[in-house]
Amino acid sequence: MSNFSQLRLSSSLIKRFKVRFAAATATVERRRAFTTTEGSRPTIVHKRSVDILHDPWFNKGTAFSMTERDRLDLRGLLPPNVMTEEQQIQRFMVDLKRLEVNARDGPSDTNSLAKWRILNRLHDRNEAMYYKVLLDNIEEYAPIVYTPTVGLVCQNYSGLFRRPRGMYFSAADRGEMMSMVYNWPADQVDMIVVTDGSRILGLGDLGVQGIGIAIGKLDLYVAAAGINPQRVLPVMIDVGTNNEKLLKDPLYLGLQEKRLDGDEYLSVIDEFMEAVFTRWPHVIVQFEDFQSKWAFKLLQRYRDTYRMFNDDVQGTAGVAIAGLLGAVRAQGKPMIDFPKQKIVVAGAGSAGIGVLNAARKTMARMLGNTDTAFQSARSQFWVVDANGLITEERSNIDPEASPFARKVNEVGRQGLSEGASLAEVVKKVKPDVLLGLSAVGGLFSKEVLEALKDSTSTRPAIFAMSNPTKNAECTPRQAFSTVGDNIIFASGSPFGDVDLGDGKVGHCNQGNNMYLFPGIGLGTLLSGARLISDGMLQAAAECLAAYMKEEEVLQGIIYPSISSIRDITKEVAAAVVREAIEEDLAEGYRDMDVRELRKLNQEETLQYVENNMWNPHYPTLVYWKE
Ligand SMILES: NC(=O)c1ccc[n+]([C@@H]2O[C@H](COP(=O)([O-])OP(=O)(O)OC[C@H]3O[C@@H](n4cnc5c(N)ncnc54)[C@H](O)[C@@H]3O)[C@@H](O)[C@H]2O)c1
Ligand SMILES: O=C(O)C[C@H](O)C(=O)O
Ligand SMILES: [Mg+2]
Repeated sequence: MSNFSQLRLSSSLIKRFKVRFAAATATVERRRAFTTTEGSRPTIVHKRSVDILHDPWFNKGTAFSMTERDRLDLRGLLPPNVMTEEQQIQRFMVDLKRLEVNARDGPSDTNSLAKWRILNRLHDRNEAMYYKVLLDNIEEYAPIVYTPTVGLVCQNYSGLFRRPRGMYFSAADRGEMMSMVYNWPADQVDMIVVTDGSRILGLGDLGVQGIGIAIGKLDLYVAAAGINPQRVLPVMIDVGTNNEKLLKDPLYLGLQEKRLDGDEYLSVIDEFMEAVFTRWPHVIVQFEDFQSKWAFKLLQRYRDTYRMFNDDVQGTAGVAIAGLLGAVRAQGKPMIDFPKQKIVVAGAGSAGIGVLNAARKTMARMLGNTDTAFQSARSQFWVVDANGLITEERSNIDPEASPFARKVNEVGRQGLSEGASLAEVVKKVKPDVLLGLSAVGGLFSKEVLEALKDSTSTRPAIFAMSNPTKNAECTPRQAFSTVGDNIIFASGSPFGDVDLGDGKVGHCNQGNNMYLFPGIGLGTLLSGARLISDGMLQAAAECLAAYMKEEEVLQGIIYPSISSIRDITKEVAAAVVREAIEEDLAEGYRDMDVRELRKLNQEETLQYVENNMWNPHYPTLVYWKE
């Protein structure tokens, strides 16, 4: 053997030795990463923040102690409850076993959760591919990443939690939020969806597990509005929970204390808003699934200062208005007939009241926008909540609902009184529209639907808008089979169309705020509007209403198919941009300053919106060391 080959041999031996040595060290480090407890010899890491969480050797997930979270810039990147190794494994095992049980028993949701897991794993390892799959199959997978499966995901989030996504601000972080926001790796954030988990869909208080809804909504922002996924941020504000089951659950990931209330609560939300708008002054914040008690107050508190809106109050209202106008057209009447519609609303929470206010304003505008018109529009609504028909006799009436309380003598003439049941109200009023935002599954019972057969409308409309599926006030099958083939039907969660026989189809529309919030956010972003005005929201709703063609509406199709959600969102965003310019709220976006924006005609605005929508594809990568 020549000296030269000896040299080669020895260098390859050294290399092999080095590899083995590195592997052995890594094994030791990995073991340490799992077993080191505070106080024993630490492992030196050369990573921080999300890079640690994404490294399977060093990641401890929810078991990072508070001091480690601070040392490693992890604060805010994990749910607040620190878990022991045993709890972590227990949580994982409970989840694993549940899947086995589900698979054996075969309940209807088995496949949807399994699909969610598979998609979620793809989301964690390849964003572009994930969104391509979602966009190319939106009809099939929107119900998995969004409503209704997202509700099930939130309910089971303790078990499903794997890699953290988004930020968590907790009551324990007061005074720290301004610095914590810098733990988020992206320098630019366009959209935040924030929840406090207090009213997740119709499922009530799910505490920290509500993060799932923020993630699901942002998935639609990427898929429908083409917001760049690197610039979205789901946020959970954990101020505790009043859910007794979660308070006692040893595997719960959130703060196990009662919800903060009053000024203490407000101070947490204030601090969060200040922190995110300090780091990202141009961000847009969508409030999602806050209990009604706070939804309105927070909206009033922030809407004149920050670029924010409440999806449940304002997004839902716009979608409902578009559907209500569609229902008028479906009767073969012009939209201007809307102020004549008699509308019974079941549910006077954030969503119900949002819809009532918007519908009343729309009627008033159609009647000449005078004070008298606004006052008279009020008499088109009958509102029923958990305590029955709301009249002026109601004690402790919620201030948001009080403008819709009926006068006692007025309803007396109809044979109704304070607290009358929904069935009685429908029997006596014979409404054109029955709209549910009550979160009570099956509320539109056989008796209620039978009563609607006497509606004075030629084509009564039923909006069973509560989510998820089991909370729908009725199914389309129940509605068509009881009230008749000629009705208009919409539900918040997706249902299939109903076969009415003889080749006829009972169309099931999906009346969900997903048709508006992505366009509201995108339009606000691209106009650079300082605020989100009522006019911008109205423009979005009108655009959605106008999207449907006459022949579709006459067939009972009042909302578009989700497969065209990108196109709808583009139109809605363009309408929002134009309105923001009109109202002098636009400040421009990137190279497009206000003067340039003003020059765009309708077609060019649409083109501008389209050009700014992110599409999932792989860019070519090059390495550059700064
Ligand atoms: N389709 C959509 O786009 C959409 C949008 C927002 C909210 N929602 C759904 O609307 C529902 C309500 O949301 P929210 O934020 O208004 O909730 P909320 O808890 O604030 O309000 C629920 C309302 O329903 C009333 N209610 C309860 N039981 C009733 C009964 N038996 N009869 C009549 N009314 C009853 C309550 O008194 C309350 O006024 C949820 O299921 C949510 O998922 C749907
Ligand atoms: O999330 C949805 O599907 C709609 C709405 O925001 C809701 O709270 O139900
Ligand atoms: Mg919501």
